[in-house]
Amino acid sequence: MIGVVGAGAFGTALAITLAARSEVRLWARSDAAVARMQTHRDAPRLPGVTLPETVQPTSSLADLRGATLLVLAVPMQSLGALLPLIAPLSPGATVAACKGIDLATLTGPTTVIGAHLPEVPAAVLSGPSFAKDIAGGLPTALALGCADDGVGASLQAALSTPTLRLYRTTDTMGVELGGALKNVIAIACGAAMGAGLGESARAALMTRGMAEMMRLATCLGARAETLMGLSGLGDLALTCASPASRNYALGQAIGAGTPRPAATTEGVATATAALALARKHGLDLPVTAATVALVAGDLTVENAMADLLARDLTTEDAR
Ligand SMILES: NC(=O)C1=CN([C@@H]2O[C@H](COP(=O)(O)OP(=O)(O)OC[C@H]3O[C@@H](n4cnc5c(N)ncnc54)[C@H](O)[C@@H]3O)[C@@H](O)[C@H]2O)C=CC1
Ligand SMILES: O=C(CO)COP(=O)(O)O
Repeated sequence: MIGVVGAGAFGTALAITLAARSEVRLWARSDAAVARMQTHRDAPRLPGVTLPETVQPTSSLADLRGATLLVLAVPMQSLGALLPLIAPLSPGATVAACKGIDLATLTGPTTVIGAHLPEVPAAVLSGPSFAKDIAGGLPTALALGCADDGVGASLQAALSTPTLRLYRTTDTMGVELGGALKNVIAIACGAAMGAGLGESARAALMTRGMAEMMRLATCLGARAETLMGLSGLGDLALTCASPASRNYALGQAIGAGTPRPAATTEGVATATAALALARKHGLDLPVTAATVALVAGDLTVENAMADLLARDLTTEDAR
């Protein structure tokens, strides 16, 4: 049995695709949400989607005891508080499906998990995938990062479905940072588009944003190849170009001066965390710094772009 913790858009989508080949229990903290899912077989965050009978919604974490693996699909900043409740379940392994950097520790999900469940292997799943696409059975490819390649191979086999293809790596840091940092750049790209700065500006932000992702991630020990893969370039391509991305949509609203959407936007906390890490390591991340200022309302998009354009001229590979 696979347990999925968190019945938001992504947890539910993963539960649906995994149910094609495994028994899946899907935990939500709200009794009312679970009762609704049990009765109507629908998904509150995925309109129009039907839960297969092989997905069992539950609001009791005890129902996840004995799971061969637990997929953790809550927002990154909620993960640390959730783990003391997960630890007694003694899962065979955990797979983090959240994208972000924990503000309290400035670390990614597998490090946060390791602090609470030191004996349990922790992997991370990340890459270009809108929940609605996975739930709808559309073809999707993701990266699975696991420090132990043997465990990674068995998780890869357990989590691959006819429509979800996983590529594995031992570079957990690269997978985590690719998925986390692309959200920051997606906010910046959305802001540029919302303010009418044009598609060329967006392409410049994506590329220079990717340079920042590489700079920070490789400084922290990630491999450049991982960032050039699904969790990095792949997710950047998806999220920076689609209004279906909540991070992009937030940026778009900031750029257009319209009300900010209320949805989960991991890039906001991650931008602050990334900037703190950059300062700690003496790195320059101008797009990330501009994004923090934009979100805080300290800069307009036009002023942020003017500042970026006025920086000292430099070489393309400057670090
Ligand atoms: N929605 C998507 O297309 C994708 C999302 N992700 C990632 O998945 C993670 C979750 O995102 P979504 O499912 O989209 O968000 P969501 O906002 O749809 O759902 C989050 C769920 O977590 C629950 N939750 C929040 N704090 C909790 C806590 N302390 N304890 C228990 N449950 C808690 C909420 O009640 C909600 O059901 C994020 O890190 C996101 O970046 C990754 C790939 C795609
Ligand atoms: O991570 C995602 C797609 O890979 C989803 O992006 P948003 O969280 O911006 O909606």
